Amino acid sequence: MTDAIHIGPEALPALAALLGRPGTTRVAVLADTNTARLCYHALKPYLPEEHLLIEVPAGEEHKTLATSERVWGELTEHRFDRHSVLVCLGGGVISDLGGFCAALYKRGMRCVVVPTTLLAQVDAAIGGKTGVDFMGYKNHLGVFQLPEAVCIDTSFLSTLDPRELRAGYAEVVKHWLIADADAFAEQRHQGLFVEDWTPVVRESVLVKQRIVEQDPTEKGPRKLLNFGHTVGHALESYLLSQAGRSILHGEAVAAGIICESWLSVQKGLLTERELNQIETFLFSVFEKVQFVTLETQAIAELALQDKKNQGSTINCTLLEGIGRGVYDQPVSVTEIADSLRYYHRL
Ligand SMILES: NC(=O)c1ccc[n+]([C@@H]2O[C@H](COP(=O)([O-])OP(=O)(O)OC[C@H]3O[C@@H](n4cnc5c(N)ncnc54)[C@H](O)[C@@H]3O)[C@@H](O)[C@H]2O)c1
Ligand SMILES: O=C(O)C(=O)C[C@@H](O)[C@H](O)[C@H](O)COP(=O)(O)O
Ligand SMILES: [Zn+2]
Repeated sequence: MTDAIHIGPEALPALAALLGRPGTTRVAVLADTNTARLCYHALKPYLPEEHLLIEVPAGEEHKTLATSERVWGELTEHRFDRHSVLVCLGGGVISDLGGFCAALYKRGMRCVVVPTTLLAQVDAAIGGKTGVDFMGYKNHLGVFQLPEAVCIDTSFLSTLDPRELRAGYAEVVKHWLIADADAFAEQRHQGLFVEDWTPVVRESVLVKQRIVEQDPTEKGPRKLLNFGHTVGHALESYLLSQAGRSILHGEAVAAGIICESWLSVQKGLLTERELNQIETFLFSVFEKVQFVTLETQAIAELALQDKKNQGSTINCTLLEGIGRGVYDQPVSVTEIADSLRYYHRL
């Protein structure tokens, strides 16, 4: 299991203590161009004076094997050994990519995550799913490998673009919908007008941790955390493959949540009233993801590569009420396409 998840002002001092432990040979910081510019200076006082900064281009299109090779190349050239630590400073792209690189480098070097987006603080840094995109499919290559520690300081969020903050909020909402009906009822009204993100992050991390502890490698209940992603990943993969179209992971998940809530109603698991509540709330925060109905079949077919599938059965996570997710619910490509058509008409 993860050595520790530190949340709040004590998180970076905890990182310094970990890096200062005897036995640590060298330290590298993996950042993207934005976090190198905007976050690295706040991390520097907690790092040993001698460390290597590895900077990679920002964005989902760089969460690839090619970028991983660059990271492995730098570690190798600077003679990093297994006792050295890779500190991943960034959003989910950096924690996924960095965790993957650390897990494979010399069959495993040490890794610590310092997440700097809301999405990474509540979700991507937690639970040890690491990986890269491949042949247009999301996280197609990867390993489960928990980092040694996760150090979460919400003051990093002060420089985050509002669109990115909103995208991260989709995973917070996902946690409410699968496991915390009270939070959905009580907290959704404040939307993104949150003065202090620390308690929100703390609660969201707790939801994810409880599920991951039961099922670290997604044989069963961890599939709950994939709610919104069967359709969400298909939409994200499709739009990322189209020149000039842009979508963030969280935006795709928000759309996926609506589609999969609609599927839950079709299967008799969720009421129309609950679907309405979810939709009204999500559209008060997120803009509609744009695609044309002619594209629905091609998008839906991408779900045939979803990692929860068994053979040709697409296993979706649905809701059997707000706050109660249910996994391994078979859905067809046609049903997914219908859910996208429903979303498109809204
Ligand atoms: N492993 C998991 O469990 C898990 C969970 C959810 C999402 N993910 C993955 O996470 C990725 C999305 O993560 P994300 O939304 O954090 O995207 P991201 O890592 O691309 O970060 C979003 C943008 O914000 C910039 N940025 C990061 N921190 C900043 C800061 N403090 N100030 C200013 N700019 C900053 C980044 O450079 C980037 O341009 C996707 O690849 C998704 O598949 C993984
Ligand atoms: O941690 C999990 O488990 C999740 O499913 C969290 C998701 O929010 C995240 O996007 C994850 O990377 C999706 O994994 P995948 O197995 O569908 O690629
Ligand atoms: Zn996600």
